[in-house]
Amino acid sequence: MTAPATIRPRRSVLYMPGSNARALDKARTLDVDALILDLEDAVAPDAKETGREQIREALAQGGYGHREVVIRINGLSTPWGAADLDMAIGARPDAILLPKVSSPADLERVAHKLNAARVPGSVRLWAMMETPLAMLNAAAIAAAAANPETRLSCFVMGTNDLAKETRAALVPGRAPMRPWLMTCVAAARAYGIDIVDGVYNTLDDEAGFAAECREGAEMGMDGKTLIHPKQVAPCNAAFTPAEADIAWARRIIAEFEKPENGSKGAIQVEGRMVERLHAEMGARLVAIADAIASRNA
Ligand SMILES: CC(C)(COP(=O)(O)OP(=O)(O)OC[C@H]1O[C@@H](n2cnc3c(N)ncnc32)[C@H](O)[C@@H]1OP(=O)(O)O)[C@@H](O)C(=O)NCCC(=O)NCCSC(=O)C[C@H](O)C(=O)O
Ligand SMILES: [Mg+2]
Repeated sequence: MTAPATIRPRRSVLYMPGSNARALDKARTLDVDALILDLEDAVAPDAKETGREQIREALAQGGYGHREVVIRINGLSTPWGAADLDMAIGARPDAILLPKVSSPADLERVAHKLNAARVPGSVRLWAMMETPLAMLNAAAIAAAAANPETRLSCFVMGTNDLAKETRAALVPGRAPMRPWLMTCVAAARAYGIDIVDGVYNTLDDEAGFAAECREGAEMGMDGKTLIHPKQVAPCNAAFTPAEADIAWARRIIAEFEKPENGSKGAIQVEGRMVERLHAEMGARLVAIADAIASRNA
């Protein structure tokens, strides 16, 4: 059973304000899969320039190792967006995260600038999904990934802005938001991009945070965005495949590789019906587990 070509774990994706030099430094030691160095909502207007310079310096200095480094710029219609994008183009992060994307055109504008500046294709675009229009246009936005020129590789749910703009409540279980969350998961999967869940604001509610991590994993999210180092370990745990699931996946794959099952579409394993689609799901799970293990080695 062939595993998907490239898999990058994106279980834990930690935001930090670009204006917080201590956090930018501390990030080099944290067990996260990705970092979002923020210039948007976490940075006050009079700190935008400092934040931009600190992020530029942090990337020049490097030291982030296996961690994927993403810069969240301000929208291009704001007074800071153009300078943020210029800095990000020079800094060459792994990805640039565009806030408040509402249509494919928002992404295309940024992609056009990256392409005109001959930024290597390895610098990807991520899209914040956090406006009412983004929810209505989720499929069209994800479809931008079908054109490699747009570089789109990940959706990031912005549940705080979504709550503000729609007036839907952010409540335990997120019933009001589930249709949008699942619409975005479906859109992301339809066009082969990743998707990470929104943040959990209550820092001292460990049980609530763990429940929301589980919820995101069950919804099919690849990971969750975080706001504090103490959220990293429980988040990694929730999005790391369980040993029993890995063993079961390997078992199914091995059964279908047996010559006697070569022409079968469905077989029985330990009293359960399994089809080749389960072996394909298993191959992805094993690939993710292997990618995490090799990251930790
Ligand atoms: C929420 C915070 C402001 C709390 O900060 P603080 O009071 O300093 O926390 P602690 O004293 O507990 O910090 C302990 C140490 O950890 C470091 N730290 C804290 N937060 C981070 C972080 N995010 N990344 C890296 N390091 C961090 C502190 O520097 C301390 O270090 P040390 O000195 O060694 O002890 C703060 O956590 C924070 O600013 N969090 C991020 C906020 C943020 O980025 N918000 C924007 C994203 S949320 C959003 O907008 C999503 C979306 O757009 C939407 O609409 O939903
Ligand atoms: Mg937001």
